[in-house]
Amino acid sequence: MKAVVAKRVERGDADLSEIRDLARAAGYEVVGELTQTREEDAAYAFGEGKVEELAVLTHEVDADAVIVDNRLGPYQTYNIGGKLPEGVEVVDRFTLILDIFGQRAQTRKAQLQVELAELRYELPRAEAKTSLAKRDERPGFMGLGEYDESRERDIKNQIADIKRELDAIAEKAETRREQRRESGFDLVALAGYTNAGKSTLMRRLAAELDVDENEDRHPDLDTTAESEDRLFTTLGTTTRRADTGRRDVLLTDTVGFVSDLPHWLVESFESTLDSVYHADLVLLVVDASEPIEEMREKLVTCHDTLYERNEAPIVTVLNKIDRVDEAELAEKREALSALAPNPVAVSGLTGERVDELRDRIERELPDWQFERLVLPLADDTMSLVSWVHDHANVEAEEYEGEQVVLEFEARPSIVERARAKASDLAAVESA
Ligand SMILES: Nc1nc2c(ncn2[C@@H]2O[C@H](COP(=O)(O)OP(=O)(O)OP(=O)(O)O)[C@@H](O)[C@H]2O)c(=O)[nH]1
Ligand SMILES: [Mg+2]
Repeated sequence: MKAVVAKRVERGDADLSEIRDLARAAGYEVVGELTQTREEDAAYAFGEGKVEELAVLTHEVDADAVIVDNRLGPYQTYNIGGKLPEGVEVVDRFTLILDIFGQRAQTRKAQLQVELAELRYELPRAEAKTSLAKRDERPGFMGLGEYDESRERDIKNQIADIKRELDAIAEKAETRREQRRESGFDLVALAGYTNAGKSTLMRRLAAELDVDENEDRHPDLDTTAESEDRLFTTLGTTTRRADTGRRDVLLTDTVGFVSDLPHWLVESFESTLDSVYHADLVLLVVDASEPIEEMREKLVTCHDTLYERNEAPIVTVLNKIDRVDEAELAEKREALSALAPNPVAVSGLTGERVDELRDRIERELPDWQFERLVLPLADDTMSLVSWVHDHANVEAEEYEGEQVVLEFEARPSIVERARAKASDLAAVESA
């Protein structure tokens, strides 16, 4: 599939680099490009003359599609399509991203999310089609087939069904998070712009061990976190164990953020991002090898996506420092200090300074509570001792006559449960 990419900006020069990458990620070969700096035209988005130019170019390079890096209304899409050679498709930024997501979606959850996003995209277009058809001006609008009012109703019903199924999946995930926390794990999520290096860093931080005990029960856990120099390599979530020293951490890799995504598309992927919003700590990964302005824009997108829903503290990770020298890194740190206060700089690829990141993760995780329990030696004492070993960090275990003294640190809920279990022991003992 060959494509021409086009973009309109209100001022300055249009930068096509990201839309080119997105087009490639969707499987297109980019064979031509065109930009325009002007106000939005209501009918064509671009100026009408520019669209005619686009038609000539499309014909010359024999493209199958025109990919527009702007938000296009249904009528603008239709009007542009009307000027292009027969059969050339008009794809806007959102349709393109949906297309990539659709190609990558492997799990039930990912497929549902893509479907939901597609339906939400289609709904206003079905409405537009209806009103066009009612005016009887343009039958067969956008080649979507015959006008049919029931389509709108169908879409709304399907949206409701999918939401219900996704809610059920999200609820299961929430239960799973709670179980993991109860097992003494801290939940750390990797978030960041697409291609920032999240999956690479995940593999660097993770212990060999996959969290595959859940694989059958939770098919949304992929077994590998692939890395590739391609946008949206990761779509679902992957969770792995990581050892930072004292704490047992479960790391979750997530779908990358991208700018100019409509609200509803992000929402469709909300339950994927739940692992970020409900983590104990978020590592916000930024590609530090990019120019400052690009880093800034991507950081803003990330914060916008996280804003409101995120509950966890955020540590910014400046990644790919193997490609940046010290002076440049210092300059970037300084320039971005408002958006990325006190960042950690690492290379996920080479492993450089990843130890510092591990230390930082430990420091930023919610504090554990210290507890000293004196347990009578009863039948169930040893199973309690091993439970504490599984859920906490045991600092001392001493046997004094008929008693065991346990000193440990754990998250407050674990300490509470250990106390309850200990008092059950004592009650049995004195009975
Ligand atoms: N030089 C260098 N390259 C890196 C580093 N970390 C990741 N990369 C490269 O950056 C590209 C993207 O890495 P990924 O780990 O797939 O990035 P991601 O954030 O998971 O990307 P998506 O899942 O597509 O959103 C790959 O080509 C990696 O090899 C790094 O520390 N240094
Ligand atoms: Mg990835």
